Amino acid sequence: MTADISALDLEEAGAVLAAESARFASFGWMRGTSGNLSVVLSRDPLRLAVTASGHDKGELTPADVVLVDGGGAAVNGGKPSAEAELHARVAALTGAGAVVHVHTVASVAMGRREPGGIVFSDLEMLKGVGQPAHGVEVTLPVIANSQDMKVLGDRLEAARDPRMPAVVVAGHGLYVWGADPRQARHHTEVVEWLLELELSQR
Ligand SMILES: CSC[C@@H](O)[C@@H](O)C(=O)COP(=O)(O)O
Ligand SMILES: [Zn+2]
Repeated sequence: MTADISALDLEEAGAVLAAESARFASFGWMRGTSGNLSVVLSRDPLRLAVTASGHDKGELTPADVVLVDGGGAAVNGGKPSAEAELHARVAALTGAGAVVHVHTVASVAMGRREPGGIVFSDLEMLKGVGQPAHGVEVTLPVIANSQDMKVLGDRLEAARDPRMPAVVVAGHGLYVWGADPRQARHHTEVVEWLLELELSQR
């Protein structure tokens, strides 16, 4: 997977997202039918490939993907993730080329314990989200959940910290982004590691 994500067609994007989903599902981060993934296919106009709604994310095929516009609406039919609008919002807001949403226990547990945001410092793993290991405090924002993706997007926009490519949605899960699916995966694994560490210490 290269950073030149715009070179992907929808089926190739579906194959990438199915593989990424299977990996996250194997970690127990997409239980039931939870979670969703996206990759940006074009910027102008904004078009994303988003996982189809309601599927077991550990069993996706390359066809289980839907093309959506900048508002998260299906362009050529299909039922995109219920959270497609938020993926499009994150991509537009941050310039990310891929967005990951997982339902991890650690993100929900830590969101409950630190509703004002989770602060990390003095950890080598911070380098995995582009921050120095020492001398800075990096906050992972926590936003209140909503079933309205416009509301959720507004909260994410207001709370996000450019130094942290992720937010916790309270009582729900974790949103993480990166330049491409591979970087978004690395960011997801790093942020989840940070959350599990904090949880293990409290
Ligand atoms: C247990 S699934 C919960 C859903 O409401 C949602 O939060 C989710 O992550 C999956 O929705 P989906 O529409 O399949 O992408
Ligand atoms: Zn969700």
